[in-house]
Amino acid sequence: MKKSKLYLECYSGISGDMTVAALLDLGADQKVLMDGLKSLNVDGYRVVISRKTRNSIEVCDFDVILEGNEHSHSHEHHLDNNENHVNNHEHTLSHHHNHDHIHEHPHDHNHDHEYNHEHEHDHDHHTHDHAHADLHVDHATLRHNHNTLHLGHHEHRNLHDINEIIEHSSITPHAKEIAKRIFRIVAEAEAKAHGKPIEEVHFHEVGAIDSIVDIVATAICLDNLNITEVIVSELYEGTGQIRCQHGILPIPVPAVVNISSAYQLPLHITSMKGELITPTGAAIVAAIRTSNTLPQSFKVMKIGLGGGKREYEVPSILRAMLIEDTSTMSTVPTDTVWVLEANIDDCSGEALSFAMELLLERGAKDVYYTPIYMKKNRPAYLMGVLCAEDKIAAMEDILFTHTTTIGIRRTEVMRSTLSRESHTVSTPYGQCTVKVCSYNGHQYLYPEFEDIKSLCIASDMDYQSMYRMVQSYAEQQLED
Ligand SMILES: O=C([S-])c1cc(C(=O)S)c[n+]([C@@H]2O[C@H](COP(=O)(O)O)[C@@H](O)[C@H]2O)c1
Ligand code: NI
Repeated sequence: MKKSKLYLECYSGISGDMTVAALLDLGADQKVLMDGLKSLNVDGYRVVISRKTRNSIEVCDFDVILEGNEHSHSHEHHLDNNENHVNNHEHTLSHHHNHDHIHEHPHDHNHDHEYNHEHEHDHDHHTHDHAHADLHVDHATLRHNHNTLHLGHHEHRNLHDINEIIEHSSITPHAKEIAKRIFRIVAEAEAKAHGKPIEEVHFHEVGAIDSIVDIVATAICLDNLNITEVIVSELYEGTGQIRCQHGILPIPVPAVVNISSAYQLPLHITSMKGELITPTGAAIVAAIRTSNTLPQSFKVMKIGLGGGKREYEVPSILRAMLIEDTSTMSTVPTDTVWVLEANIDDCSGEALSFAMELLLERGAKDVYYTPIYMKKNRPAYLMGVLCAEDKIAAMEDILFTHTTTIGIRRTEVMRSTLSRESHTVSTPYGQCTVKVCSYNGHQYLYPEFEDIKSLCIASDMDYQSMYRMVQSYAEQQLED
């Protein structure tokens, strides 16, 4: 199956259900999804996939409806009067859909809907608990908050239990791996927020069902669409506060900030009041993102729109696109690499040389010094380090520890790389490693400097002659 490149445009934030809906809209197989979810052997819920509108735009909607609670998890986001009002509109719209959950709703379908619900709970809607991935902190509060669920018991699942559920399902190994990665990221963020070891993060019954379904469904759909690269835009977030399990939390909520910090997700805070990024949404991005940067030009092959449950001034839509890179360099494979730079005017050549050695030893792709002329007429060096994203922290540690720099610029840049292979070529003077690169059907042969140097020393031949001689042996021996 063809590999797909996904672009997630998070200008209305991101949540678990928005992601699943967008991926379904892109064409993920609903039967594969439903069979996969069934194989988890988790009951107490049902899933409704429907078409809805957000600001008159038609979107796919993915709803997890908990048994005994014909409210979908959309209700779990109604945290202030504005949102209640807007979401009642959603109910009105949903009357158009026979299969929509609302038809099975036990309450009246009027604008007091939320309030009926609250009366049953016997507490003010502002104190209604809406957290999904609930860390079980206060049992009494939880029982009170979830007493409409009629689940009869309060099971608490930690990360290990959830991994077991995922492991014993029939979803593909790749989908299992994605789902477990997402769950781990949520659990780590919650553990950090609450100052607990990760094993002590308990997902409450309700939270576990919702989170398991959203997270596993995301993993199944990504795997089903054979998505191998994921580009994610900046994550737009609102401002203000939100009430959940823990009481009132600032937006972005602590779990989202923890994930953004641990995975360096680019946040863009807007003046919109409300929560646009949920911890599950942030964890999905952290787990699957392979780049922040779109190709210079691309074709949009397919579009998927996933609707969120909240409605603000901006439509709550996650737009997903399957794209094909059409940049001029697109015949050559591209990837991204990070450039770390510092202008240094007060460090000895010895220290700079030592830093370069350490950087290369610990994984820099390249290190270079460029003579520059800085402010106050100071001759100095621009120090540049090329490295992969996962090496940034180690590289910066060396720069701060072993040079005098007090600031490092970092940029992610695109790179075109020719395919390359190393071969050993035999010559009358000994063996030599030759790098073979291909471009546009031509092969280019580059003997390795260190080998040429050793052969020159051993044979007393000059460098240029030895280089050309090895190239000519390589041409004969490596003809394809
Ligand atoms: O239940 C817990 S522990 C919880 C923690 C946090 C923290 O940031 S800590 C936030 N929330 C809120 O719960 C809902 C649901 O999020 P999902 O990712 O499960 O969809 C959301 O509003 C969070 O801000 C809950
Ligand atoms: Ni929490």
